[in-house]
Amino acid sequence: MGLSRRRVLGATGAGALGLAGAGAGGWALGRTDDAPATADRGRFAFHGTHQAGIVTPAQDRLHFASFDVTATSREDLIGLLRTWTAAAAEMTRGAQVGGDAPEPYDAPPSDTGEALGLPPSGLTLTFGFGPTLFTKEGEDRFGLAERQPAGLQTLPHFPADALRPERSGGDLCVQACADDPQVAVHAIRNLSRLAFGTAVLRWSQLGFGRTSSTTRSQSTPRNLFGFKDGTANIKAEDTPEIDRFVWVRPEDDPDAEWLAGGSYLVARRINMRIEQWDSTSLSEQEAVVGRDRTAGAPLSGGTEHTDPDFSRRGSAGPLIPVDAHVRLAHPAQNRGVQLLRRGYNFTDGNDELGRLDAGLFFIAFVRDPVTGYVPMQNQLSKSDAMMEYLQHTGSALFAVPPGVQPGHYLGQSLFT
Ligand SMILES: C=CC1=C(C)c2cc3[nH]c(cc4nc(cc5[nH]c(cc1n2)c(C)c5CCC(=O)O)C(CCC(=O)O)=C4C)c(C)c3C=C
Ligand SMILES: [Fe+2]
Repeated sequence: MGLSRRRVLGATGAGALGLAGAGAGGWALGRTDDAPATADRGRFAFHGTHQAGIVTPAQDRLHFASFDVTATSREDLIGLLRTWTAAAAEMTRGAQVGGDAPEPYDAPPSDTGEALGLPPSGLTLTFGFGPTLFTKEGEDRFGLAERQPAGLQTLPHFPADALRPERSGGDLCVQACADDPQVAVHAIRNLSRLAFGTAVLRWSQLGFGRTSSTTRSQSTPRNLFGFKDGTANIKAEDTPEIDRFVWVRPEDDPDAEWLAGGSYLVARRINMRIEQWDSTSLSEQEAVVGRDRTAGAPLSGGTEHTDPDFSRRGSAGPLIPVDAHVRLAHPAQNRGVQLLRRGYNFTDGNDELGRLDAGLFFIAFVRDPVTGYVPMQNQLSKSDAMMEYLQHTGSALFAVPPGVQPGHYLGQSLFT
């Protein structure tokens, strides 16, 4: 008899339903009936109107993966998406890949096993399609060129970009978030294994601490500069803003109605010059950010959630400097635009001089990257005081299809 992950935990079989089916809005964090009410036993619905991992509460750990499709036929690509759909539904409910049926002893197991005995840990798997899935070097690879969304292009070069091709781009992406790193890594490993012969891992990124809150019930975390990050993020409760700035609408692009209910995922690997930052005075650090380090309050006064007042001046000029990060990223400086940030801290060892290879893996979900991300990034890359301490080393853009309905496969609307 095979062992499901929940059975190993002592589940009561069919009664262990959790809240996986809850929420027409596509998500619910619930405990399984067999598990104590601790956050790490949370479980998110895989099926829904929107994919999980966007407005669901940001988990603590990330394994992000970008894939190149090596297959040349549309059928093989659809086959992979079907296989990934089934595996993702299993893993997000805490089951093994391939289910519980007994397996032959003389063949490799369907599931790699390292998550056996672990709860779902709030795992969400969010899938996206890169521009090169549609056209690559002028070639319509899978008969999808006509349905490529206008906004889905390789992001332009921004001032000071130091992008590494081996950390950029990709045909497909999977954002795996969980409260246990082993669960997130297990998911990417198994999806990668299932893609064997159809798609190959191009690059991947681990993240160890969220740098944003996506619901009001979450506390504001800190980034590696030591500042609260995510204070002014759009939150799941801000339904009008989510509808206006995150979800693609059917009328947005006549060639890409299939993307309605989905979004765009911007990924930027941003190295932070930690040692340089650590030798900078606190007053300079706060001037760069535009907020106070301890409470996260704007330098114009108040508490963390007080709106910044950019017009307030002190004896030396504006209290929030003209080149402060929060001033240049604020909607007031960006034609009212907002984005949903969902990034993670990362550390990938160090260089030969002992400097940390660390930073922030920036992820944002936007309704339209052309108006909702590119102008803001241009402005920050050109004028943000924080740029002295940053280097962008990876970049990618993906169209994130809407949520999957039971019996359907990921991105099905693109192929039908
Ligand atoms: C293009 C968008 C953005 C990039 C890239 C970016 C990188 C980046 N940000 C921080 C630290 C902080 N950012 C904060 C606020 C903030 N940042 C962006 C956008 C980008 N940041 C926005 C839209 C906002 C909100 C602005 C507002 O409406 O007030 C803050 C303040 C706290 C908060 O509101 O989250 C910090 C701190 C780092 C370290 C970084 C790259 C490494
Ligand atoms: Fe920021």
